[in-house]
Amino acid sequence: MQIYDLSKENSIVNQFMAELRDADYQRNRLLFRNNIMRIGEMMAYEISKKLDYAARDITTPLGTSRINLPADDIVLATILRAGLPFHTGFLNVFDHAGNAFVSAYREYTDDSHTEVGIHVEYLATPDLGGKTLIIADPMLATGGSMELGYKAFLTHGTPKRIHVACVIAAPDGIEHVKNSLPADRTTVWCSAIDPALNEHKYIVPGFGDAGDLCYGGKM
Ligand SMILES: O=P(O)(O)OC[C@H]1O[C@H](OP(=O)(O)OP(=O)(O)O)[C@H](O)[C@@H]1O
Ligand SMILES: O=c1cc[nH]c(=O)[nH]1
Ligand SMILES: [Mg+2]
Repeated sequence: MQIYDLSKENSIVNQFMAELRDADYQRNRLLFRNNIMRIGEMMAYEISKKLDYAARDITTPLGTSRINLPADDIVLATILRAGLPFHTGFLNVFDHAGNAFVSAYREYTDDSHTEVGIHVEYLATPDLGGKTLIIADPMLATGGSMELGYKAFLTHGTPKRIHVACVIAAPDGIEHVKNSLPADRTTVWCSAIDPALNEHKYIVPGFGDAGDLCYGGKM
């Protein structure tokens, strides 16, 4: 399984990441969502370099121009709720893509808040058979949401390639994806790999709860 970490190379993404992580900046939800969206746009651009291309003749008012255009049939999938602004960033770039949504939320299953269960409830997707599936979710912590989201999408066809796109990944999450998605057809993209999860299964240093930072707390 290939893994691309955008932080390996200096780019403007570093500034978006610094603002996302900064507890003061985080008070501005509009900025938080916007930075997630902008990372989605940058990551989509990087993924676009790995697609298949086919030449097409485009008629201009003055002649013909041959251009290599993406040949992949892309479906942009996301996991509600924190995935929404990230998905928007991808859709700003891959505006011809199909779209798929699944809901998954983590809930503690014990009083000490150290074990999480994941609930999948809503699924809306086009046929995924033979498609290039990009699953955008900002946090890859335990990897449980990604696995269950992927398995829900699989009920609607087997994609040709899978790109797992996240903002921050933890080593546990990457390992989980390696073991639960087809490693020969899956690529993981992230803007940082943070060292660990804390006892509540949050990524450390991470930036906190992505869904709450985008949309506020939930009961
Ligand atoms: O790798 P995991 O351990 O499964 O954690 C990652 C999940 O956590 C967040 O969602 P969350 O469950 O907080 O739901 P939300 O988007 O509604 O906040 C995030 O968007 C991922 O879906
Ligand atoms: O650190 C984490 C882990 C899972 N989900 C989040 O939103 N943040
Ligand atoms: Mg959350």
